[in-house]
Amino acid sequence: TPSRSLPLPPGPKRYPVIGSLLHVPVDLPWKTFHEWSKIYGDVVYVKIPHKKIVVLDSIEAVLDLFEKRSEIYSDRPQTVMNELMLVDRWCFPLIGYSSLWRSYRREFHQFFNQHQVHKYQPTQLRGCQVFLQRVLDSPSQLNQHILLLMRSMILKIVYDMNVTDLEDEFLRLANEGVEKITEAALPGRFWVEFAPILRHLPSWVPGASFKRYVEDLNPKMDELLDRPFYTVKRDYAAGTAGDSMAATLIHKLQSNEDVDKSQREYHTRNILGVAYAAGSDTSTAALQSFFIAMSLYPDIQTKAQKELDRIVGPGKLPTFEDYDRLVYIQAIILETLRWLPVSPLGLPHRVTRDDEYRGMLIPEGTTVIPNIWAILHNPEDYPEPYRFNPDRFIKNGSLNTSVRNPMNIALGFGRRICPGRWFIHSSLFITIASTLHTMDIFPDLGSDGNEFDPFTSENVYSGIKLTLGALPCTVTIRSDREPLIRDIAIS
Ligand code: HEM
Repeated sequence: TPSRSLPLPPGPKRYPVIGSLLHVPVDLPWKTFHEWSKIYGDVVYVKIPHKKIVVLDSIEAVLDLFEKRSEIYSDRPQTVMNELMLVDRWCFPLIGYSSLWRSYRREFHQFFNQHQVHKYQPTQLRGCQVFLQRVLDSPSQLNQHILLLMRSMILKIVYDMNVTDLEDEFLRLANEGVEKITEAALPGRFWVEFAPILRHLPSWVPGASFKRYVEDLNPKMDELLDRPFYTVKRDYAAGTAGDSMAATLIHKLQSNEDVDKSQREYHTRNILGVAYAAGSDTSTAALQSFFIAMSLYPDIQTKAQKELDRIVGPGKLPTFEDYDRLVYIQAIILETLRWLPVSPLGLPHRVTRDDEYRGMLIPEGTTVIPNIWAILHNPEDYPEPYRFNPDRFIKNGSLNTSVRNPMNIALGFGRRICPGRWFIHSSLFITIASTLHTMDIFPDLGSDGNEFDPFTSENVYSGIKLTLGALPCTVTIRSDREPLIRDIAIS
C-alpha cells in the first residue's frame, strides 16, 4: 500500500470555479479542467468540500489507471440522490463495482456484444427506411424524426414496442424519467450532496426540494420499468409476444427453477430499462453531431456522396453489406464521435483503495474523471482538432490504424467501457450512409446571418452531455433519390 505521506496530485489551491461547479448549468467544465492541466499537468486534484476528485487529461494517464489498474478503478462514486432515487439498485451504469453490477453487466453484454448486434440489423435498417420516408414527407421536422428514430429503434429491440409518434405517452414518461436522473447527477443541483444530514428532513421543510423530487420520480420510474416489462410478460404467456430482448429474458425466467423468482424478475426488468435509459439520448446526440458537421462541411458531404454513388450506386439504398467498402463513411463515424463528443467527461470512476501513480497518492474513494473532450481534441493525435476532417483516419484508401481510434475514447474505458459500443456503431453506420445517399444537408443561418458554431454556441451542452434542443440545419431529399424512398414497402 502506498504511503499516505506521498503528495496528492497538484491542483488549484483556491477553487476559481467552485461557483460554477455548484450551480446548474455547469459551464463546460472540461474546458476549465483542461486549462488547469496546462498549469498542473495531466493528473489534477480538485478539492471540493466532502469530495476528492482527480481529473485525467491525457490518454496515457487514462490507460494507465482505468485499463492497466482496472481492478481498482472500476467503481462509481455514490451520491445521496442516487441512493434516494434507488438508481443504485436498478441502474447498473451507476452501481458500484460489485457482484450486483457484474451480474447486470454480464446479462446486458449477452445482447449487445459484437457477435450479437448483427441480429438487430433488420430493425436498424427498417428504422432508417421509416426515417427517410418521414424526412421526405416533412423535412422541416428533421430533429423530431431523429429523436423518434433512435428512441423507437431501441424500444423495438428491447420490447418489440412499435412507437410511431414522439407524443406517445410511454415515450414522454420515459424521457422525463431519464432527464430527471441526469439532472440529479449534476454537481450542486441538490444541496443534500454537500450536507448529507439534510436527507433526514421531512419533505415539507423548505429546502427539502430533493425529497419532493424523489417522491415524484420514484413511482414514475417504477411504472416506467414495470409497464413494458409486464406487457411483454403477459403477451409471452398468451403466446403472442414478438421477438425481443424482453421475450428472451422472460423465456429464460420461466425455464429457470430459481428459488427467488421475484428477485430475478426485478433484475430482468431493470436490465431492459437500462438499454433505453443509456442508449436513446446518447445515440440521438451522436446523430445530431453528424448533421451539424455535414451542414458545416459541404465538401465532405459531397465526397461521401461520391463514395456512396460509386459503391452503392444511385439505384438502391445502402445496406450493411456495403460496410466494408464504405471507408469514407467509416471515417465519418469516427470523426463524428471525436469532433463533438456526446459525453465529454464520460462517467466518473472511483478508486477503491489508495494508489500511487507517478509518485503521487490517489486516495481511496477519489472520484476519477477522464477528460474525454481534451483527449479527443489533443492536437498531437488529431492535428487541427476543431476541424471536422474524416481524412485524418484514412491512408491509401483504408482506415489508418496508427491514428488513435475515437471509439476507444469516446465510449469510456476499462471494465466500465460502454457495452453499447458495437450497437451504436452499426446504428450510426446505417443511418449516416442512408442519409448521405438520399439527402443534402445545409446550415440554418442564425438571425445574425452567421453559421452555427458548436464550439461557441451556449446551447450545445447541458450539464455534462450533448443536448441540442433544436438542430440548426435543413435537409432536402436529392431529387433522383425520391423514388427510392417512395418505393420502400413498409409493412
Ligand atoms: C454515441 C453513443 C454513446 C456514447 C457516446 C456512450 C458513451 C458511454 C460512456 C462514456 C460510458 C461510461 C464508460 C466509463 O465508465 O468509462 C458509457 C456507459 C454505458 N453505456 Fe454508453 N454510450 C453510447 C451509446 C450507448 C448505447 C446505444 C447503449 C445501449 C444499447 C449504451 C449503454 C451503456 C451502458 C449500459 C453503460 C454503463 C456501463 C457500466 O457502467 O458498466 N450506451 N457509455
